[in-house]
Amino acid sequence: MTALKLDGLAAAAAIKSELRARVDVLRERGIVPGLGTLLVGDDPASRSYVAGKHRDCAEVGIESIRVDLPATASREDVLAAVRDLNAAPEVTGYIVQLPLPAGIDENEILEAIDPDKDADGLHPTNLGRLVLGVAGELTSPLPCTPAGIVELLRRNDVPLAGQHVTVIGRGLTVGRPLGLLLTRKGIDATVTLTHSRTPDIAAEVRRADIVVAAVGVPHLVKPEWIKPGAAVVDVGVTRVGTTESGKAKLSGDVDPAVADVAGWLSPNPGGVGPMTRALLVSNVVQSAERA
Ligand SMILES: Nc1nc(=O)c2c([nH]1)NC[C@@H]1CN(c3ccc(C(=O)N[C@@H](CCC(=O)O)C(=O)O)cc3)C=[N+]21
Repeated sequence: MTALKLDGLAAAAAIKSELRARVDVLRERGIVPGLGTLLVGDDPASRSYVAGKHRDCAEVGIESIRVDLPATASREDVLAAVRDLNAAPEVTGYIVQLPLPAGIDENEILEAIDPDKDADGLHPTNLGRLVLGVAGELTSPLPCTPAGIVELLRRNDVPLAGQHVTVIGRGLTVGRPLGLLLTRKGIDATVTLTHSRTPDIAAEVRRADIVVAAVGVPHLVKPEWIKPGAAVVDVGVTRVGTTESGKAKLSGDVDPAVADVAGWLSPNPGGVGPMTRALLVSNVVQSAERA
């Protein structure tokens, strides 16, 4: 078998063109959405992700406002930048790029974000709304990577209701909120959330109709682990060296040989990354529509 490709670039392009039409409507009413990014330090991967987010904004016709602080910034400096973004009228939504430099408490910073401007859906109020909103329409922003994964599966007609999903990784940005999202009424998947202390991850993956790997362990997920025909979503990225031309060599969490067994597989890059960015823009447009 050769897995069908869960093409994140194509799905993200479709979402962005839908968003562009909604932004045009807002602009006619004099509303211009603006995405702010706060980046602390000069990690090259973080820089490149933030640059991608600003490109997406330009494509969709929304403004973007970039705030960069040096790696030496203190907790007070970061909190002051967050307060400025909360107050800036041209910033209708923003993100604080994670991870923050060692020694800065990420949870404290996330809590300082105005929940109405939280484009990542990671403020405790919005995570709490995700927990509370088991049924019915959610109007709060959803965490971008989990929402992007669900959208990628939906747009490729991968069934979710009644399906067994095994998620590898319990992190704040992917695994933990993804479990909450997939078990909501209307999506109706059954979720096994595994992590570094799970005794036999392979066994949990073997019974899954859908596997989501978000741990950052290169090629962790092996073809022998996969139920034939299952959908496999590769989220993690790890820098595994540099090419001769000095570019970063990246590896996903999924062994490429999984393509011989799986029914669907998301490429990495070109899978979840572009979807994360598209859903971020979607959160910004949605919050401008609400305001
Ligand atoms: N507050 C916060 N929100 C985030 O959403 C957030 C974060 N912090 N910290 C880091 C992770 C990682 N992340 C990625 C987004 C896009 C790509 C992406 O677009 N990747 C491209 C390739 C990379 C490129 O073109 O530079 C792809 O997969 O095809 C990757 C990773 C968002 N994150």
